[in-house]
Amino acid sequence: MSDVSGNVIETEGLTRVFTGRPERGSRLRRTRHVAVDHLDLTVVAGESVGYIGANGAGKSTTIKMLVGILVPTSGSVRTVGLHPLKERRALARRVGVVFGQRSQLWWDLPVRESFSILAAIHGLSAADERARTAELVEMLEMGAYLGTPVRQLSLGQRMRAEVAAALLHRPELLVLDEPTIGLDVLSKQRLREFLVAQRREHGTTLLLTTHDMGDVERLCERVLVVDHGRLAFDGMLAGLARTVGARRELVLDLATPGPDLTDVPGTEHVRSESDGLRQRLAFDPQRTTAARVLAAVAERAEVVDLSIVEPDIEDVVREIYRATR
Ligand SMILES: Nc1ncnc2c1ncn2[C@@H]1O[C@H](COP(=O)(O)OP(=O)(O)OP(=O)(O)O)[C@@H](O)[C@H]1O
Repeated sequence: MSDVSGNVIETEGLTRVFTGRPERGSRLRRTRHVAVDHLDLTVVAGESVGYIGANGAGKSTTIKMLVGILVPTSGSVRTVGLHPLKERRALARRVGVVFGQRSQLWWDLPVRESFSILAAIHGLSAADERARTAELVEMLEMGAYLGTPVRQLSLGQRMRAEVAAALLHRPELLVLDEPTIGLDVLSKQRLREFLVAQRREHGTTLLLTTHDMGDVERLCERVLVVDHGRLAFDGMLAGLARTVGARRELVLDLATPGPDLTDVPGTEHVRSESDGLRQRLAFDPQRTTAARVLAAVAERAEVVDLSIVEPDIEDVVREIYRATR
């Protein structure tokens, strides 16, 4: 398990500065960029934490320091009670990492063989490897492409294989950097459901960076918002929604053009298109539900189609920045 304090992640004053060399012969000084700035962070066992922020806010840099890929400039970091750089091998046995943009699989080998190599690296017994692989293959529905070389997989298939590879050795902490980037709606949903089940069944601690509010809402109980390398918000998901009023939009296609639906309880009419044939109503999921809104709309007009638009994570982050700067 984690260290004696029960903390899976613990950082104090964690800082990373990038310095750039000026061009040869240039009279410019070295550039200096503080990517992570005195970050104090604690994550306890079993938590699921979303780490969000604008592009360049310092998310990946933090993650890389947590898993020993990048050396901090100053401050301290302990991951599952270990020093990520000095105890990198021990860390690898207890932590799983998925970088959405990078692969830990062997491109020319079938998925099955990548799993076997990783199982050998982690020292799994043959029986354990079989059992664990079978469990992950079933849960992630990978049976149809276990014999396919990784390079031939679709992005959604590959991401499932990446997550399975990271979980083969039953790590207590799973770190995911943009796990659903580029995935279609169904693949995202499958992956999220799997991660929720993984947590429920194995108590795995999750830390993930994402630009997708759906990931945060479905996977994370706690949210950290980082701004220029500093924490701008640390609280529960519900608190985040309260702080920024994360609203959802119900997009309704009506059977006939009609007046703006401005009197539906618990909603605000955002706008109408095509003479009222399509109408957008915003609602606060903490106060009402899409089903209730739909029922109220059905008393006023005939609905032929609908969709729900999630709040945009960039808006949420902007609101947090505005509130805290
Ligand atoms: N190797 C590097 N050398 C120089 N600067 C870097 C390096 N890696 C990151 N940076 C800079 O540090 C800052 C933080 O980058 P980081 O990748 O951690 O951001 P991020 O929050 O993960 O962003 P994104 O959402 O775009 O992935 C950025 O300004 C980036 O340009």
